[in-house]
Amino acid sequence: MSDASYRDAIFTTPLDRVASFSFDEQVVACFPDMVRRSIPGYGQILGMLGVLAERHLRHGGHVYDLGCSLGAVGLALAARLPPEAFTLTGIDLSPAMVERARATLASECPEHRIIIEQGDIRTIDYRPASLIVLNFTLQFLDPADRDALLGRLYSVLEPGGVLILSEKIVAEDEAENAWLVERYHDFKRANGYSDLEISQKRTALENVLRPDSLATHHARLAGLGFERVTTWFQYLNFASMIAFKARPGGHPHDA
Ligand SMILES: Nc1ncnc2c1ncn2[C@@H]1O[C@H](C[S@+](CC[C@H]([NH3+])C(=O)[O-])CC(=O)[O-])[C@@H](O)[C@H]1O
Ligand SMILES: O=C(O)C(=O)Cc1ccccc1
Repeated sequence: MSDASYRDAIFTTPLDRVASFSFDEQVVACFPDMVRRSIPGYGQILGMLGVLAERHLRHGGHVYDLGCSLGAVGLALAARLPPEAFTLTGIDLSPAMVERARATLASECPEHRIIIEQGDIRTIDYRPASLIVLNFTLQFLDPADRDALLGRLYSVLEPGGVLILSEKIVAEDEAENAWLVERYHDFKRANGYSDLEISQKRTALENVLRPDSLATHHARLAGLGFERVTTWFQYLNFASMIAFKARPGGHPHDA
């Protein structure tokens, strides 16, 4: 298998019919370039995940990376934390992603205890975890499945554990949302995507990537029992939140 990553050219030519976006071989082959040019703050969020884990992950604790794609979250944690600091399970539905993630992690951080499994994060069995990361994954689930999944994740988090949720978001005010979407398209244009690529990708993501508002995310997480929810990052219509599960009787949120 090749480690090469290609430039994202999936939507460069006009298509008679734009098929729904899926995480297939074609997307896997250009995924690092696609996320870097399409997700504002992607690299900054990954860099900060290591810092947040240093602060909030219990030493030796277990981490889930749900919708791990090519394993970028595991790589980011391994870059800051030694092998004894954590074990990590990455889960992804796409066999092509899983195959490539395994190869990358085996060559980049062989000492770290990271395993990648193919599966559906809505139905797998979970074990207790100290840190759970959903880095731009919840947005791809049927909205009707989101509460149940996050409820299960809350129940498997240890007291004092944290959930980090990064998402594309929609602003509740229509004019604000329109401005954010336009500037997001400017961001993509500045990163080399053409108007045709932007509009065909938008069509491909309809009914596939369904963003919630920050208010919906906060209300959902608070309603499930998280003690505190903070939006620690926002760049245009992309944001990352951290949610804390209380430590009964203890001082909350200590490392
Ligand atoms: N039900 C599901 N179960 C498991 N995986 C799923 C499911 N639905 C979608 N996926 C997977 O979720 C991932 C979303 S990408 C995450 C980026 C990564 N976190 C990163 O930090 O680079 C985000 C993006 O491409 O915008 C894909 O690999 C899907 O196969
Ligand atoms: O929301 C978009 O328009 C994107 O392009 C984000 C994105 C990035 C990578 C895969 C799918 C969606």
